[in-house]
Amino acid sequence: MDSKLNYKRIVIKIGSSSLTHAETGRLNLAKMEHLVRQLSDLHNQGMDVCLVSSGAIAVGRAAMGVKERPSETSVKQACAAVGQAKLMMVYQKLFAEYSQTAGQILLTKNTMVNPVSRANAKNTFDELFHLGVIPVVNENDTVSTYEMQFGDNDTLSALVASMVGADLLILLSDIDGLYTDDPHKNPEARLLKVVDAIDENIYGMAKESTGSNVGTGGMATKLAAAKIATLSGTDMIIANGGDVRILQDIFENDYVGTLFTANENANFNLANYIMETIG
Ligand SMILES: Nc1ncnc2c1ncn2[C@@H]1O[C@H](COP(=O)(O)OP(=O)(O)O)[C@@H](O)[C@H]1O
Ligand SMILES: N[C@@H](CCC(=O)OP(=O)(O)O)C(=O)O
Repeated sequence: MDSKLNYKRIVIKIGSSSLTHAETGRLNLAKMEHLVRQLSDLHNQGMDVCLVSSGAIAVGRAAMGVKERPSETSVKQACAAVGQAKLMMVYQKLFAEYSQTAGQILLTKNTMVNPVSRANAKNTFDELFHLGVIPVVNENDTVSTYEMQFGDNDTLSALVASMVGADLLILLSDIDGLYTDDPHKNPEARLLKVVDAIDENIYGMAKESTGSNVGTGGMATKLAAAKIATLSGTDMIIANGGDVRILQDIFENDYVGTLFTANENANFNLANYIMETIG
């Protein structure tokens, strides 16, 4: 691999808007096929690969003809129950085509908050990596109630990256990276290529607005993720998942996106963070 980057364990998060067709909300199978191929190739290069995939609610909505974005928890949960199974069915099929084994891990806030559950989840990840399996992670939306919900997979993917000691977290989004302002609202907004410190100025750039009918959190949750990742010693990149071949470009260090550099000196304690912020 002709790369300046030397990552051994990576977590990649893909959002609902990148996995589904905007017009119908149904799965973009060609995109998933490309994604799985890229991940399989990274795995074949010797990296531990973990995918955090959103899309359960969006795919369930499309399958059941729920046109409006649901606000009621029970409707979201029902959509997720249908959509998650469909998502995994497609992932299993595609990974099998590339001779890879995928496993499903569904996490809740409770899993992260409870030290015993968290240790169990970590052991499962470690064992899956050891066995050469690619974990496919999502929030367990069908049982996460409003009060105990991450709600966005950006934060979840950063907590997973921290828990498994990943060197790199990649958030594939519907946008190239962090701009100085929401580019859908401000045409003057500029893309930032590298962020070494996530300060008030940076937080002020990220708006919660999302660019799609299926995304959650906008840029604000991506910055929350960047904070967790970088304090955990994990680099984080936001890149556009419009063409997932960008993953290859990232490892060849030739991509457009925003890199948040790991803070190697930080003494981040995942357990404390969880108790203070989400517990
Ligand atoms: N400063 C910013 N830079 C880039 N995007 C921003 C910013 N502030 C808000 N956004 C919005 O965040 C959206 C990406 O978040 P989201 O819709 O949750 O995507 P995803 O489903 O890919 O996770 C962008 O489409 C954009 O409209
Ligand atoms: N867990 C939810 C996704 C939540 C979420 O973060 O969505 P997104 O903003 O599309 O990454 C689902 O699978 O539908």
